[in-house]
This record gives sequence, C-alpha cells and structure tokens, in this order.
Amino acid sequence: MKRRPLIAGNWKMHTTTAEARDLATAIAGTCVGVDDRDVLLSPPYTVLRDVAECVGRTGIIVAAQNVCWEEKGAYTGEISPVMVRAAGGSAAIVGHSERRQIFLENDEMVNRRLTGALAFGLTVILCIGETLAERESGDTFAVLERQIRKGLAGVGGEAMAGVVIAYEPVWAIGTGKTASKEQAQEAHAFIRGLLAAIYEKDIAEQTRILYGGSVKPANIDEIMAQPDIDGALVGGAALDAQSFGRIITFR
Ligand SMILES: O=C[C@H](O)COP(=O)(O)O
Repeated sequence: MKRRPLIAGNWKMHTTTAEARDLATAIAGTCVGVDDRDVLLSPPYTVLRDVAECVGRTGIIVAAQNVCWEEKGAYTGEISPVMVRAAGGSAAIVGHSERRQIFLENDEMVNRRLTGALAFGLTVILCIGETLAERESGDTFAVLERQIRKGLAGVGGEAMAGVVIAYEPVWAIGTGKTASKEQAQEAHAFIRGLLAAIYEKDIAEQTRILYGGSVKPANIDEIMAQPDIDGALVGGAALDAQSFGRIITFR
C-alpha cells in the first residue's frame, strides 16, 4: 500500500522570532511544486503563529513540540491543543525522547497528551525509541511494544487516522550515528506488525511510521527506500533550509 510520505522538521529549542520567520519562509520556498508528500514544521511555541503565517497556504503543516491534554486551567508551563490550533497549528509531537529523558515524561503522561490532542482534532506524532543500553541488552522490541501499547491506550482504530508514529532510536539522535537501513526497517516492520496485532491490518498499513535520528541529505534517499519507512522526523538538519529542502525532495 502506498502511504503519502511525511517529512517533519523538529526545530527543538532553536530560533528567535526573526530566525524562525526567515527559516520558515526559506523552507516554504523549497516546497514549491512539491505535492506528492507532506511537509511539517515543529517550531518552539513562541513562534507557532509566525511560522504558520510564513508558510501561509503552502500546505505545510505546523505542529507544536508537545501539548497538554486539557483545554485550559492551572497547568503552568503547558499549552493546550486549543491554543495550538488558535496559533495556526494542526498537529503536535508527543513522547519525544528528550521529553522522556530530560523532563521525565512517562508512557502514561504521553498517552494523556496524545489522547487529549486527538480529542481536540490535532494530528499527533507519537515518538518511540530505545536507548543504547536497551538495544545492547536485547530489549529493543520490548521497549517499542511497551511505548506503543501504553502510548496508544484507549485509542480506537478510527482515531488512528490522526496518529503518526516516529521511531527514533535514542542513540541516533543528534549523535551523527544513523541506524543502518536494515536496523531501521526491522524496527519499522516490527511496529507495523504490532499495529496490525492491536488494530486491523488495514490500519497498520495506513499508519505512517517516520524514522528519526541523524537524518541528513546524504542518507535520506536510502532511508526512504525502505518499504516500511514513510518519512522522517529531522532535528539538526531541519534548521538549515538547504539541507531540509534536499531532505524534503528525497528521491
Ligand atoms: O526530532 C528529531 C530527532 O530528535 C532527531 O534529531 P537529529 O536529526 O538532530 O538527530
């Protein structure tokens, strides 16, 4: 089955307002005429509105890097799905390994964020991935299974239309170490098989699974050639319009 590719740029904690506007405008320029794939930008909250304005009607999706499950309330430091939408966003990342590792978010919290975001109509990118220690001790698939089952708890088959999975081996993030295409494909095939076991085969076949971890212009083509890899979640290389433009236009 042919899934529409999705190339997502996670800007993490980078870009002032002026920098974000310049970068978003330059990236929008690289997307002209690209209509057979989706492009998503996930800037810091402070510039969601600016990025949404700069990409205008190009079709580029604007996403928050995290999101709370409530519409409003006493949740200092959080932003709600309604606020994301009001700022021009239509998606959110949840469960990024930096949230899990640095800010100690667990699977239950990730699940609350995911289900809350879906309830308010956002598309959600659920990030999962094993650490180096987990890979070396042979626990990769057990970790991925736990993150998927707990992350998607309570999410019915129909709601899966709003979910994208991003497999990001923690040891490959920002390290320059990419998983080999075989390692990445193996993990993606496992995730798809698991989705087929939890839901139906059709849903597993329709769900996009992105690879993340040191994706660069030099490796995007071989990554995208893998049958179960439907796109990329790009960090460092998404901060340079030329590099990201080359990644978007993978062959
Ligand atoms: O969200 C993106 C990932 O953490 C990958 O980051 P990276 O491309 O800098 O390795």
